[in-house]
Amino acid sequence: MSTHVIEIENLSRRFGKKQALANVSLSVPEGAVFGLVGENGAGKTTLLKHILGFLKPQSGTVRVFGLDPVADPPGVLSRIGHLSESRDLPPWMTVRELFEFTRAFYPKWDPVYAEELRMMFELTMTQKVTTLSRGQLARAGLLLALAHRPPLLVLDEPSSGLDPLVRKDILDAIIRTVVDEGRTVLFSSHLLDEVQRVSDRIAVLDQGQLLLTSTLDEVLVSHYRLTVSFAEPQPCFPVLTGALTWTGSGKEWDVICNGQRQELEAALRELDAEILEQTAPTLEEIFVARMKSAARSSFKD
Ligand SMILES: Nc1ncnc2c1ncn2[C@@H]1O[C@H](COP(=O)(O)OP(=O)(O)OP(=O)(O)O)[C@@H](O)[C@H]1O
Repeated sequence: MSTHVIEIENLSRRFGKKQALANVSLSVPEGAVFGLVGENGAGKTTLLKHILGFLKPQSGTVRVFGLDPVADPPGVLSRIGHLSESRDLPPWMTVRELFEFTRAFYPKWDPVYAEELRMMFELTMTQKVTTLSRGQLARAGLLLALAHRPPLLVLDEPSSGLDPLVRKDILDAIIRTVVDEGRTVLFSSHLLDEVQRVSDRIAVLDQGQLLLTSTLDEVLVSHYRLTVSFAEPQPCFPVLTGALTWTGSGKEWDVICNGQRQELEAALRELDAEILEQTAPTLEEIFVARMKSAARSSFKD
């Protein structure tokens, strides 16, 4: 039986009139690389803040290592390496002081590993935080999150605003840590190609609602793209169960679909349409299709 490091049940959160999270339930199994995706304002940071105990659930429950993060901050935070979205590191410190300062909070700080990471991330001990570039700040923040070898890493947009080379460093560090030591990573990201590259599980948030949570393989296998040709030109694509989004005109259309394969094929045959090709969409294409389909449904409601 797999152990879940994080278990969230029916978590809801409002900020004034804004429903930031609505009845979100998800669990993160031990050893997973879990990618949390969603558009700006979808609720990703709000969800991560509940996991860290920075926000108290207005309704629902959050358990991390079986503990309530609000009731037991030391029990939870000592086992988490956290990279915040704002990378809020004390600007007056040097990198060395930052190491010493952070180390004081974590008895399990590994100085050899910290030095290894410092070399890999090309950080200079004497440099002041205030002079670090955005990329260097992200590397320093990640180093601090990793160096006490926490069983759980929570990273908010670890590669946001970084150049591709730095991004690769960060992702490599994530993968290496997880693969080497079987630890768990939960990270939020806008970069779907990266999420597809490193995650084995994903959750998609849309305006505070959980649109889907599953293994990456299940998501990829359950979605497919059909290129179809109708006998006669179509003024618009017909409404078909399982068809999420479509592009095209006249006789030829490209459709991103979810499940319902046999029904969809039968419906297309009924409409005198031939399936020319079936291909696999990327996670980004699936994400866009799910978002558009969700927006269409909520518009209808
Ligand atoms: N402290 C707060 N006070 C008021 N509204 C808030 C607060 N924190 C978040 N919100 C609102 O809640 C919603 C979700 O915000 P959140 O930061 O969780 O989204 P996000 O998915 O992390 O977005 P981004 O990708 O832009 O970082 C947004 O509409 C945001 O404006």
